[in-house]
Amino acid sequence: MPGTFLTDGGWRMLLEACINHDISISNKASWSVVPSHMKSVHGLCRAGNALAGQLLAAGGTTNIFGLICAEGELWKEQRRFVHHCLRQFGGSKIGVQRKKMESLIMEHVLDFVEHMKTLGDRPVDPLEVLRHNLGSAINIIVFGKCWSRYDETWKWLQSLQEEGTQHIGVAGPLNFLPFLRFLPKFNHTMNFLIDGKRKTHELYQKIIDEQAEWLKKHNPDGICCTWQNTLPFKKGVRSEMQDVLQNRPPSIDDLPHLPLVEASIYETQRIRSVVPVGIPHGAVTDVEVGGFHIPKGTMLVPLQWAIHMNENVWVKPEQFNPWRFVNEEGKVVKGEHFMPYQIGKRMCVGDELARMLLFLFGATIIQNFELTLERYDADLTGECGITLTPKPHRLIFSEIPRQSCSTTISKK
Ligand code: HEM
Repeated sequence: MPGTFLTDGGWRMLLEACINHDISISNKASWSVVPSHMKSVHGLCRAGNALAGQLLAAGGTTNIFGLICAEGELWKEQRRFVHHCLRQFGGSKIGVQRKKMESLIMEHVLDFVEHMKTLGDRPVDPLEVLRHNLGSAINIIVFGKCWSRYDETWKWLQSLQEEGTQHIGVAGPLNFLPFLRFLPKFNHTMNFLIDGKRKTHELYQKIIDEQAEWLKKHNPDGICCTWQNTLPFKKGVRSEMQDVLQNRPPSIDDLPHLPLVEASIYETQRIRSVVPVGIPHGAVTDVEVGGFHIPKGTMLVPLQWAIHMNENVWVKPEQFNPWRFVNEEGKVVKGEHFMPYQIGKRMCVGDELARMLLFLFGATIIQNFELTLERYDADLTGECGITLTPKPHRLIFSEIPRQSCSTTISKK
């Protein structure tokens, strides 16, 4: 039911903005904050909109729109709009709505925990379940509704996201070698992306229409919430949580008191960058960087993986070691070489929301479950598309009795 989660005016504002300011799903920022299942479209058109151009050339109908793809005034306007919406929803560092965002996220965290408990010690691929719960949180922010985990439409959106992020990786070379689009492999990819965009946009338009209709009837107050697969795993995290939380669920206000939890999240984001090749940028003027001349119009690919795994910066970068983010006084220090959300004025606008999600999902899972890899030789390298996705693997989520505080991840 569309209005169930509308509690603070935020969602209504977003929808009204879409309706009143001619912001359609195909061309505006509100829809590019979304979700993973749309990133397939967004990531595509950045960096001088090169690939968008390819898509058009290939007969696609993509617009150079969407916050992540926009440039100049269009980008400024969209960024302001999205920033404002996220603040309204509580996805910012400060503000009274932050608590509302927290409760909304916790609703999905607890649903995840309950679901996992029903599975007992059966090994499961956590991504499948997480995708539902994290995605639902985002869907509520963006659509004002979410689907049941068994809903066919939702399953379809998730599969598009999964395949789409892989395809974007495949489509990468098209940015540099446009003629590749004539090869069957790339042609198939392009068709998949263009078709996926068309179908999802039809669905989004239907949702907008439904919500607009619902709003007209009920005139309610608005909502909010997001995702990813990054979770902290390390001995000691649970004991820290036990000391601070004493078995109550975590709240975002606890984060400053849980340095090892925070450091574990950072370390997870470092060792497996969610966006390993970064989101491309383009030089708007001629520029010198590190002695290199970069002509105007050059596409710049900020290789996050290289930055986060640089041996000159990180001691034994292949080793998972959250302590590298904790200084001698026990305080968390990020340092300038850690940039999961990139930096500068185009840095991720959802960074704060992402932090809340990572902490609330991660901490609650670690607090409730002992995680065991089904196979000790599971491949943890990940699958690289526009984002890095874990390869299929299964974990056993064993419920831990309260009061207990043993180690977290172990190998059979
Ligand atoms: C762990 C989770 C996330 C990671 C690692 C991440 C990472 C990134 C990165 C690396 C960029 C590119 C920045 C640049 O081009 O310099 C980006 C942009 C963006 N992200 Fe995220 N993101 C995450 C979650 C989110 C969430 C939850 C939202 C939605 C609220 C979001 C919305 C956006 C948008 C709209 C942009 C484009 C900003 C612009 O071009 O002005 N991201 N993100």
